[in-house]
Amino acid sequence: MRTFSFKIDPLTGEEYYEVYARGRQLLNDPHLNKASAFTPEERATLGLDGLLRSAVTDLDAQVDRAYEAFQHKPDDLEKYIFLVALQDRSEVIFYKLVTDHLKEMVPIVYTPTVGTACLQMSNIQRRFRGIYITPENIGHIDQVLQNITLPQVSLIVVTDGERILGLGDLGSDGMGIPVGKVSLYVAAGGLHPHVCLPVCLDVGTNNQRLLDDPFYLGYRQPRLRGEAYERMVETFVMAVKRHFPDALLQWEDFGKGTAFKNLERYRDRILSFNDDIQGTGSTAIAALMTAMRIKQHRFSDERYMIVGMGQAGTGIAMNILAALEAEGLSREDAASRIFAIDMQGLLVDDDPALDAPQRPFAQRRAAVSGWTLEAPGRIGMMDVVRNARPTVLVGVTAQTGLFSEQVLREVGQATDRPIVFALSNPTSKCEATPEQVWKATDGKGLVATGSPFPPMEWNGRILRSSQCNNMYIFPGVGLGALVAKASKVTDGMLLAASRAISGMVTPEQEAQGLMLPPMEDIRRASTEVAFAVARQAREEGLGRLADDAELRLLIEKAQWTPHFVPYRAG
Ligand SMILES: NC(=O)C1=CN([C@@H]2O[C@H](COP(=O)(O)OP(=O)(O)OC[C@H]3O[C@@H](n4cnc5c(N)ncnc54)[C@H](OP(=O)(O)O)[C@@H]3O)[C@@H](O)[C@H]2O)C=CC1
Ligand SMILES: CC(=O)C(=O)O
Ligand SMILES: [Mg+2]
Repeated sequence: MRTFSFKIDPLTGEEYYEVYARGRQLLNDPHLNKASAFTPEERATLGLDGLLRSAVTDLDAQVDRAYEAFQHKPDDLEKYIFLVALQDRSEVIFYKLVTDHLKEMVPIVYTPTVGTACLQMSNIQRRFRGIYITPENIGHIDQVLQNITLPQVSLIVVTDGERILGLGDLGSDGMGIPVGKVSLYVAAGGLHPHVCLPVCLDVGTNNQRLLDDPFYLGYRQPRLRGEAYERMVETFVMAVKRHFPDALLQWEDFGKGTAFKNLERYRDRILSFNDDIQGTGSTAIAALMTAMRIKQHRFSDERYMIVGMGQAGTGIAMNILAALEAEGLSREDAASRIFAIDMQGLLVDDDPALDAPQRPFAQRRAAVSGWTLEAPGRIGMMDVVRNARPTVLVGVTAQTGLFSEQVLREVGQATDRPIVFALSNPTSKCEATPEQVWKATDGKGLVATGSPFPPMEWNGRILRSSQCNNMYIFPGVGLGALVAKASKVTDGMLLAASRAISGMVTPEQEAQGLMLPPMEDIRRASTEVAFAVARQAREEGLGRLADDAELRLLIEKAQWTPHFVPYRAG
């Protein structure tokens, strides 16, 4: 049953909610609860008399009080628990607090702290957000979707929990990730919290720790696989299409075995994209575009080593390949400059174990057969570094400290400004810290990491790294695609997003070695991405035919800033 409707007073033009809930029901609903900010009139008409303490405060005072309490929490996990509890009490206060203190709050509601939280979700969770779909309730998916209390669903972030950050299979404890991504859709992208839905496809887990944990709250079975899994995903996607035909679906933190298949199967059937493949690829190429400006190089002046050819690695490799081709290189010539390494070592074209998405990035055997190797057989990182002399090093393996000092030093000797992206999350999984890169490269490295790191002093200079995280792309892509009423998310739209992000980096920031806008600008960055995406959708004939000024206006109107709307009893 609807608890409120959005209205506009025909006489004054004032926006208000006509509220049907009363008393405790109102206070228990995070979409509606204003807590001490309920006005005396609202208290009298909405059955709140006596249920609140006497003082009437405004939103700013509530945020100040919440911030004070936040600062007193002893560690980041306690801060996370505090923020989630606040979100469960009042979304407006939560989002105002997060947007007022973005730089401080994002590392708590998102990586790295959300990773710590997901590792213990069944122990720390007090209330549940979004929906959980299991093999047991997928049979009545229509009923499940009808249980959603949001007034409208426009944006869905879905995971099956198989690859949560670099922490592996966390089953439905991984729901912290869609919840965190939704928080960024609202705080950075400006979507209204009433239209964003986190979803967990809880198909079980192969994580024995969770299966053995008496407190684990998920579906306690080994992961559904094969046809049964695919049928469940198909049923879910078709139900989304029936219930929310205009919504955008973001695939998040699936395992690589299912992520590529789901993306290919559904990218033309439903408005959707995969954040780990496409969002990460777009963010990394944006950072590389800036790096090329800093170095005054073309993409074809560099040689690339990508370690970890799963979702993120393949997404990044695809975009580097496209950038090289755009400079006029043939596909073969472009691919020969990318040295892609996975568990088996350098990908080489005669390897029968290559996955289909990895195949375009395999080196020709003839091209590497003359190399001097440390040991015969597997061609490892050090072999590639010594023989191919890469100038750009990308890590997306979730292997802590994988980039040894020796590897970093050799890459540092191959070029004036080595580019090192250690993108694995959370912080504990990073392939190399900025400090390690700078120490090994005599402070020359242009460095990006997946989770944030502080600056460092080096020979009297302050060195800064960029946080290269798909959070720079996905909120704006979602907003832009929705505002444009796009029918799909294309590579062209993602490239437009990358150009917009890179274009925001100022010459002063470039001089400091920064390749992406600072976190404080993420709201503006998301707006620019949304505009670029909507415009590109129009150019490709997939979105609404509005001119640039209209698109800007539509995006501005779609962006919500946290505030309380007056309530009238309905
Ligand atoms: N900064 C950002 O915006 C993003 C960061 N990431 C991070 O990147 C990491 C990987 O994510 P994702 O690509 O989606 O995961 P995937 O599981 O899809 O891919 C990881 C790949 O790395 C391989 N790998 C593991 N260890 C090694 C090693 N020692 N040498 C070479 N290859 C290795 C894995 O092989 P195998 O499967 O055989 O183990 C796998 O193919 C995670 O930590 C994730 O948090 C992901 C998306 C966005
Ligand atoms: C950032 C992100 O999407 C990941 O690490 O999976
Ligand atoms: Mg992810």
